[in-house]
Amino acid sequence: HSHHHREGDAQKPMTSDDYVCQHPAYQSHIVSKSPLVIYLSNFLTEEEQKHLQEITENTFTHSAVADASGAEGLRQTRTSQSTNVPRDAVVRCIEERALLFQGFDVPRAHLEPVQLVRYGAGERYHFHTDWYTNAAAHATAALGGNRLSSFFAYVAASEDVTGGGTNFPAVPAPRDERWCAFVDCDEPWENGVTFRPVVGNAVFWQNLLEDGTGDQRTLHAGLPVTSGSKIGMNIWTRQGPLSEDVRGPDV
Ligand SMILES: O=C(O)CCC(=O)C(=O)O
Ligand SMILES: [Fe+2]
Repeated sequence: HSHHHREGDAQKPMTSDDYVCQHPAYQSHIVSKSPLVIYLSNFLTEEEQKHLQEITENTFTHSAVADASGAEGLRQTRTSQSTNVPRDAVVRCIEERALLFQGFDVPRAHLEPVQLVRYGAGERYHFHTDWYTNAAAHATAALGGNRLSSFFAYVAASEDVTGGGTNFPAVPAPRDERWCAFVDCDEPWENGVTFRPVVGNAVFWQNLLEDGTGDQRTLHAGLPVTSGSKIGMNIWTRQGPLSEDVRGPDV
């Protein structure tokens, strides 16, 4: 008679013992082949969006960025708040999805802990690359090398959100009107492509060239949120494995 219990499944907590990792049927659309930029729609389920917010509630602090000297500090370039997401079965499922998207050859240990970023009105992240320009400080072998790829997923946005797109000035905006569901089609052509914060969707891109050096064309910014708020998620893949003290216990 136990199968009768399953009828109310929609309400059960995401981390209950019988949680099963099920990947949504997300869609992928190539935005650019060089640099490689791929748009993913429905990459995060509604349950995952909600769960990520619940497990990080009250843990956000002002985002740090690395400066040219290698020091971590608070900078006017990044006014958002961020937090590392504790790894549980749901987070691990999302990590697995991010790994599988990249083929079968990227080991789990190459992933950094997943990070959420929250922006209130007026907050932004100025132009930057996710790959470290000061590789000697941040991209040593012990730190897994540099950041090979990035996923930036939109986890939440308030109903009144305006602004807050992710802009890549060196990536030409795709032309077909169907892109306007995801891309800011009012952005002037010379500004490159701006992805609007469409909840559940994600942008994937490759940060490094084949020789392992950083690709300048991956420069991007989190444009100012002009009203409302937005929460995004970073999943960064390193060139090599990270030590357990960086990655945390591999649950
Ligand atoms: O907020 C965004 O749209 C982009 C954020 C970003 O680039 C980052 O956190 O590295
Ligand atoms: Fe970034």
